[in-house]
Amino acid sequence: SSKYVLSQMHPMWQEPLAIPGGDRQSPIDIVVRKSVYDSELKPLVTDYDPQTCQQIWNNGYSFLVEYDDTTDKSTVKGGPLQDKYRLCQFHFHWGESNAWGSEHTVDRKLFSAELHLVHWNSDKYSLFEEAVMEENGLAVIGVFLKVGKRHEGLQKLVDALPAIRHKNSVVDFNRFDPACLLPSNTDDYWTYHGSLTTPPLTESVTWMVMKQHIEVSHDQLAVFRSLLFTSADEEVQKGMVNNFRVQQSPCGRTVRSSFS
Ligand SMILES: NS(=O)(=O)c1ccc(NC(=O)NCCCCO)cc1
Ligand SMILES: [Zn+2]
Repeated sequence: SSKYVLSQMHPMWQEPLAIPGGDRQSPIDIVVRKSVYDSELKPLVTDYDPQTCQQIWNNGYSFLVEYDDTTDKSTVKGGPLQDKYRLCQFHFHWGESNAWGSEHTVDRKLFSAELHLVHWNSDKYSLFEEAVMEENGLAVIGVFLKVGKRHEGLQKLVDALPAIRHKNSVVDFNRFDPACLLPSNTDDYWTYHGSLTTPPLTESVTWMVMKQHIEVSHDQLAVFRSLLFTSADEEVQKGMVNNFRVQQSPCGRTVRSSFS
């Protein structure tokens, strides 16, 4: 693979010098006064079945909660989307301190962490692997996390993390309703066309970043930081922190808002 250079803000992985034709990369800073209100944008419609929750695992970048995406049981539609998209996983990005950790920013404001709910277009494709290569293949809901009061719904997930401290560890994880992680208001969001923020960085994502953040406690976020990037057999263990990508150029893209 091409030589990578270590990027600033010491996130854990190295950035490729350039993605061939990469003019819609993520994450970006959302400049509120440059966003354009679009009255055609509908409310997001999520319909998640907690029974489709299968496992939680440490993939060496983040921890993923994976859902059975062989049927349309957990989906998102509406918003900027023309089709129905199936939930396949959700994960987070966070910092080593509460002062930073999110991938997107709002007028340069950093949040302590960011939740990504990853969906693929099941009206047009039959597998994630197919959809990930297509312009309208993926839809990711981004939710900012702020340190404050304890998030009751998150605790079940936090309690499972010690069992997946190392890279490639996985445990069963059932009946988790990802809707509990959404803010009360999902009608207000920003949307733009971007990419995955980790390799393969493919430009197939319709991003929907929620305006309203959720709150988690300092102690809950501290458990995220107890995870490791490294597998059990590696002699040097590295704490899983700063697993966010540096911000990318907007390249003239317009961010639309669903609210005025
Ligand atoms: N951070 S992000 O942009 O939301 C993101 C989402 C998915 C992925 N890749 C992914 O889910 N690959 C796993 C494919 C397994 C299909 O079941 C990478 C980055
Ligand atoms: Zn992500």
